[in-house]
Amino acid sequence: MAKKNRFDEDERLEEEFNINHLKRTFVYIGRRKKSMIMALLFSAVSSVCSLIPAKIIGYAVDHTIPNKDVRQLLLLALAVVVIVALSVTLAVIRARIMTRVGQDIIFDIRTDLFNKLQELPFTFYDSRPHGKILVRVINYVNNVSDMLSNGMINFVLEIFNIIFILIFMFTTSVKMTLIIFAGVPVLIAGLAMLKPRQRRAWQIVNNKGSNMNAYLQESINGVAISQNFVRQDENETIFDDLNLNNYESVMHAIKLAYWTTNMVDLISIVAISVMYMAGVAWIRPAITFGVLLVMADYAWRMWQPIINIANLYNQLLNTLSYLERIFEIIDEPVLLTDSEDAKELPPITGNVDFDDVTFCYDDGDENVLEHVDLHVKAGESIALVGPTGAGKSTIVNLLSRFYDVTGGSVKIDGKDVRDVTIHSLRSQMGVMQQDGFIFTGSVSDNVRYGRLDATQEEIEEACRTVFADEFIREMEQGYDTQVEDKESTLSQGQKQLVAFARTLIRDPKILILDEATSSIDTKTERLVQEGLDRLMDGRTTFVVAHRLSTIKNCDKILYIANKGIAEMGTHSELMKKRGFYYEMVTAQM
Ligand SMILES: Nc1ncnc2c1ncn2[C@@H]1O[C@H](COP(=O)(O)OP(=O)(O)OP(=O)(O)O)[C@@H](O)[C@H]1O
Repeated sequence: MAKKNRFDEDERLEEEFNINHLKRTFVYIGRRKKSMIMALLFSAVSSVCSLIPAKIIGYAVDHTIPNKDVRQLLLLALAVVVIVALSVTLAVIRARIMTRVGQDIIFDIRTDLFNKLQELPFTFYDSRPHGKILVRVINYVNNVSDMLSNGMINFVLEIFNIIFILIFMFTTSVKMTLIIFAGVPVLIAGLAMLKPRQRRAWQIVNNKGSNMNAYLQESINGVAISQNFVRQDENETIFDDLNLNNYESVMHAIKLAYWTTNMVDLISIVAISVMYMAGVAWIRPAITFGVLLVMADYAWRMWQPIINIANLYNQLLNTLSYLERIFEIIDEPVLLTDSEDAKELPPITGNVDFDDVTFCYDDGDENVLEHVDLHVKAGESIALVGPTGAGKSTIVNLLSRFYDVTGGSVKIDGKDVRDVTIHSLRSQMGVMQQDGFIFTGSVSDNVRYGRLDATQEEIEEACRTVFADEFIREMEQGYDTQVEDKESTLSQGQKQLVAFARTLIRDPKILILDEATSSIDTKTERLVQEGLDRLMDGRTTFVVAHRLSTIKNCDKILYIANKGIAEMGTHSELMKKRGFYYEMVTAQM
């Protein structure tokens, strides 16, 4: 079997800091270029506006107030109000634009992820808990959106802010600006030291959160079994452990994040204190009280963007660890694609040939099937029986080309399945899984899933054919009754009948059925059997069969064992032979 990841197992972490993940996000950001540029412009004007009042106040302290010029003071006060109002308005507009951009980015990434998930092979889903996939599509995408929208803008903006503030500072006092700036190299060195530890800490947070989510999902799916086996206490203990691991990893990452903020705070306070001391020492004639006031304001303002950049940097490290997981799915190879010269498979009659087929799963070291030869005529029904793990599902999966054979070939109407497009191949087949999955929607919607342009009459006709019509009509809202897979409006047998109708409406020439093993009441069992007979009528059918009634009625029975077809024949032929099949049937009886 494929190497599985479990809920209590951390996923592999990327060793290197991979800046390419960030570069790739520019595809998403690039689609919103106009909005981003507009937001950036508004932000830039808004922050320049926010710097001007300090200059005006400094001027008023040094000139207007000593001159007792009340008119000028009022005008300056009015100018401050107008500038602040402008700055706030622009900031609000920018926030609105960026909320939209953030949501657009989430939308795009989620669409790409979902489309990819639709194409990925079964092996991808087999190899990890589904909760770990969900957490990427839901939580991780949410978490990266803010950094990719607001974060990016703020990053550029804070750099502009620092430049603007520096210009204002240098034009006010060069000496004091240099004092303030002396702390910056110390800060950069500190950040460089903390970076690897922070990155690893956020990666671990994601892993622990993902493990917890995977277990949560498994517990919800298996809640009936847990309660039946009275496993609540054990489950709580497992969840407590996962929850605690998650809690501790978050606390560790936050502690490291605080180190960054505390370091910036400390350096800024020291630098500003030194500036005050120097300012007081130099006051008059070198520095006026107004200049000291203005410089103090700018010094606080200069450190604020630096603190913001430090926080953004924390967020960026966190975002990169999410992106790593998101792009891992987007880059996951789709194992089976159309060959370059694949042709459309013309409408088939349903002849199937397995010629000397050998097969081994990618990661397996042993062949599951060896030299299998099987020739089925259109309209024949084939029952696949045999011990668990013998390769029955593998045979039908090769037919729908969910995997490619390692040796030999699988042909439909004489055409190798590898030479035709996957769409034209699978759209002429009907595959029914064990439990007859029910999608959320009405009963009609569930049948229409088989062919989207089916009319209501066709839907009802299909249901009549497979004996589903009667119980559907007995429901309060008949065909409009809302159903979903997990709820109990439909019994197991009824779900199967609806699934039969869904398959019938598609009218496939080849039918693949994985028969349910779960027991159903005798009346429904009879209905299911009759429905199945109708469904199979005139189609080539492969059924991984468990019910003797289904097996007996098939034209050929294949007993799969020892990497191939150990026995083949009709029920009576195989019973006479007294081999594997005979033993299986007598054991069942
Ligand atoms: N995706 C996979 N990757 C690796 N090995 C697999 C995979 N799927 C099945 N196998 C292995 O291939 C062998 C055949 O499996 P298969 O599911 O075809 O058996 P089966 O006869 O249908 O069993 P069952 O009756 O239990 O459904 C088993 O040993 C199984 O462990």
